[in-house]
Amino acid sequence: MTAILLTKNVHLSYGKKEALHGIDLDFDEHGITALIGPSGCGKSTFLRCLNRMNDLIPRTTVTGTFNFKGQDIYAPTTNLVELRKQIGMVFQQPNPFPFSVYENVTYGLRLTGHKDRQFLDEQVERSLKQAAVWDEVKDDLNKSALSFSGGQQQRICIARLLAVQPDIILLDEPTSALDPISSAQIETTLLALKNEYTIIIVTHNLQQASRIADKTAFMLNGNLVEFDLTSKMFTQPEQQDTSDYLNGKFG
Ligand SMILES: Nc1ncnc2c1ncn2[C@@H]1O[C@H](COP(=O)(O)OP(=O)(O)OP(=O)(O)O)[C@@H](O)[C@H]1O
Repeated sequence: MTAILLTKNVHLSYGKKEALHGIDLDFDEHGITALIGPSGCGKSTFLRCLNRMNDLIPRTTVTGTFNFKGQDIYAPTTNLVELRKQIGMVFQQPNPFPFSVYENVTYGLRLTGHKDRQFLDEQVERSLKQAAVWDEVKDDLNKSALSFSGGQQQRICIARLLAVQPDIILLDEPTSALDPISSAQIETTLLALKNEYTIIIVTHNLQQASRIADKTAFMLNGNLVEFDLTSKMFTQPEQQDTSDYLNGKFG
């Protein structure tokens, strides 16, 4: 497997408080990696480092190596709009724009100057199909994205990312606000996408990690404790802390 994203010795501080204490994690191209660990261990903080979303939080300092396809994510010359197209993010609460489904999915393409209606139509269909929500919205593309269910909105948000053909999709607890059926649909969608995209997901749901992730990283108190194939980690963890967490002794 080739790593598409390599991180080394990642430290992050919010003001004077260090939240990440030197994380090394490499992500294989394609496939799903889950980040797990108890509340406050730094999963979301680490995830946000990967497309520089923490830049938006004042007094945040990040150090370490972030190598994405040979490029330094934190180089002063990095174009953040371009970076976040290549490494897109899906949040806990579905956050479609208050526009139609069509306008949501074409947003990024129109921003980069695409106007050809046939091309946009094709991309809308491709993206919504890949996000497994096409059949549910195809007759209502001009309806507000906000008029759909939470699960459908989340898949529309995934389609909005897919329209600009990212390399990596970051997901921060994407199903925690959804009902079990919608969560299962998102999991199925992610499993279908993993052959084409590199997916990194923060989840509190250990069953979810075990169902969908090829690899899992277990974090604790701002440190990476263990990183391995999910099948190995969930059956034969190397570290006592991992075993205790997976067995519900804390969390
Ligand atoms: N914007 C912020 N300003 C200051 N401290 C923050 C900020 N965001 C997170 N923290 C702190 O950084 C640490 C890591 O938080 P983070 O949200 O990354 O953990 P997490 O593992 O994702 O938690 P959860 O599972 O509850 O979302 C925590 O101590 C948290 O209080």
